[in-house]
Amino acid sequence: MDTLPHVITTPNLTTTFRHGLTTSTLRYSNPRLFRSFKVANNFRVSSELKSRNNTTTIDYTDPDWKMKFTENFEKRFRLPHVTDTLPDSVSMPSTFCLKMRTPVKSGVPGNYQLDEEWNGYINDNDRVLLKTIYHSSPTSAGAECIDPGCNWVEQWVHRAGPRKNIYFKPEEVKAAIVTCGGLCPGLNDVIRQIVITLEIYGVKKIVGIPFGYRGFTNKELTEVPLSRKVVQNIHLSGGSLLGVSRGGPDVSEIVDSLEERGINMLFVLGGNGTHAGANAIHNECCKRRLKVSIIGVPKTIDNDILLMDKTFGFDTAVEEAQRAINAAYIEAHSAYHGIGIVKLMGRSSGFIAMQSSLASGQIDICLIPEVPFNLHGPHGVLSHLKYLIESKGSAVVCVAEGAGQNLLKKTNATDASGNVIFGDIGVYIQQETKKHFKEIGIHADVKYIDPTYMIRACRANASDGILCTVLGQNAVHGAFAGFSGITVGTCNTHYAYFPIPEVISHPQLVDPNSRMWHRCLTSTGQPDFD
Ligand SMILES: Nc1ncnc2c1ncn2[C@@H]1O[C@H](COP(=O)(O)OP(=O)(O)O)[C@@H](O)[C@H]1O
Ligand SMILES: O=P(O)(O)OC[C@H]1O[C@](O)(COP(=O)(O)O)[C@@H](O)[C@@H]1O
Ligand SMILES: [Mg+2]
Repeated sequence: MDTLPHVITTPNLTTTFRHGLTTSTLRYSNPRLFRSFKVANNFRVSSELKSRNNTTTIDYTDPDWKMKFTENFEKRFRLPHVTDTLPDSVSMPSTFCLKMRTPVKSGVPGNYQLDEEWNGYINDNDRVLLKTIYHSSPTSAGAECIDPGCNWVEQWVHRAGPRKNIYFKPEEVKAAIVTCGGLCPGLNDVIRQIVITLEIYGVKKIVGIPFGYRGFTNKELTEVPLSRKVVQNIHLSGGSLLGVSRGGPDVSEIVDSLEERGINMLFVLGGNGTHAGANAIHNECCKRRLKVSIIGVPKTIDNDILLMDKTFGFDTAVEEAQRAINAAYIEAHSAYHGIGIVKLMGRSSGFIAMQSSLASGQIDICLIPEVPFNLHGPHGVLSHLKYLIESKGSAVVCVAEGAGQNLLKKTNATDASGNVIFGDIGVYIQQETKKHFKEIGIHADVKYIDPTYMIRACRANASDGILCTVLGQNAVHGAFAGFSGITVGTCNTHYAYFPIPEVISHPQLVDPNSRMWHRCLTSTGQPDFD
């Protein structure tokens, strides 16, 4: 490989990272999704490999291991299709036209004229490259290696978008949309775009299932008829037009309800729990040999879904968090020995805390679930706070909700979906900080801000608005293409379809050995608290 010009050529240059962890345990806070595994610092085995329990099956001394890995990868990332269980399903030319004319009859959707000449569809063999960095060594920052030599192996996933042939006749489609889990900026934008795109294909029966999976079985809740007219302006406000909920009925009850209602396309907007549900619904539909397409759209401000550049709502959350951080900074800066503490979301993953800290440039200490820390002791957070107060007069701490849970008493309580309810690390740090400064006889004015629900409830910003729009459109294209049990996301700025199990086998986490975390540490100037 050619080298870049350099003022000095230094052979054998080695760098030691202060912040690298030797091992870390990754886990879901929801026992229903629980998977735990170790990641070694020196040789980070690709998480996809781990999640499929096949690390032990690859013999790297086999000269054909790369070919075998690739074959296995292709099998894993193959998209489930309605023809898998119903091989007699026939396709027809798409009714989604890339070059449209004004509908012949005004106000009637589905009367778009096809232009046979135009060829702008996605070929089923189109692929997107999953990893774009060639790591020359397992010790390179953030290296995700497949084998101990960190060899380059291409990993391709399926490109999202409209196909030339479709497996559902629009006039026979009854499509439903459901939003589950917690709120997230952009839910309405995705609902809107799904409805608009369905109408362009010519679908007339579109409904919303109210309040998450519960809406399927709760007799008091009725389907919400959806059309372009209904959804036209819903993206202008946050929340979900359809409502959300946690918990709910069994998968078999949901599939019974799909059958009763005649729903053959289901768009499921939610996080890891919702996707686990969507995949189970897909499997049950296959078992019953139903021609139903189940398509997920990942929704989580925590950004904890695997393999994707980011999930919708995340950018907006980071942007909105700036207001809380700035308030904490102003309060701390204006007080005598002021200390501001901001708690941001992030059950298992510290992406919001990390990116918000980086964006603000006002954070002195960023604490995330992936990086253990001590509060007390000579290298603890409190001792660094004392140093900051003495050296610069004020300090601001940003802590992710899932950080430092080992320091708190476990309650074993769970929410309706089975997610572990965490202790409040923000309040704990506030109390311990007050206590500590009192004990050492130094004045400290401690202010605590928890903006959680203000961040979640706002409407999507412009970049999330675009992301939601493209995800919503691609979800519909995926359903018409006949796929089921898949989800859609961005991958190196391109849009791709993934089989659901591949993106939820464990939560996506901040890699403490990644350049991004190191950049955050460079920006805050914080030391190790371990
Ligand atoms: N393993 C699972 N299998 C089936 N359904 C699940 C599973 N985990 C969660 N769900 C359902 O998915 C919905 C949303 O899950 P939750 O964890 O609250 O939010 P999120 O999808 O944002 O992670 C709930 O209705 C819950 O009952
Ligand atoms: O108060 P709620 O609704 O249980 O939500 C709290 C949770 O929602 C989140 O913001 C997002 O979680 P989900 O993706 O599971 O909806 C978490 O960061 C947080 O723990
Ligand atoms: Mg979740």
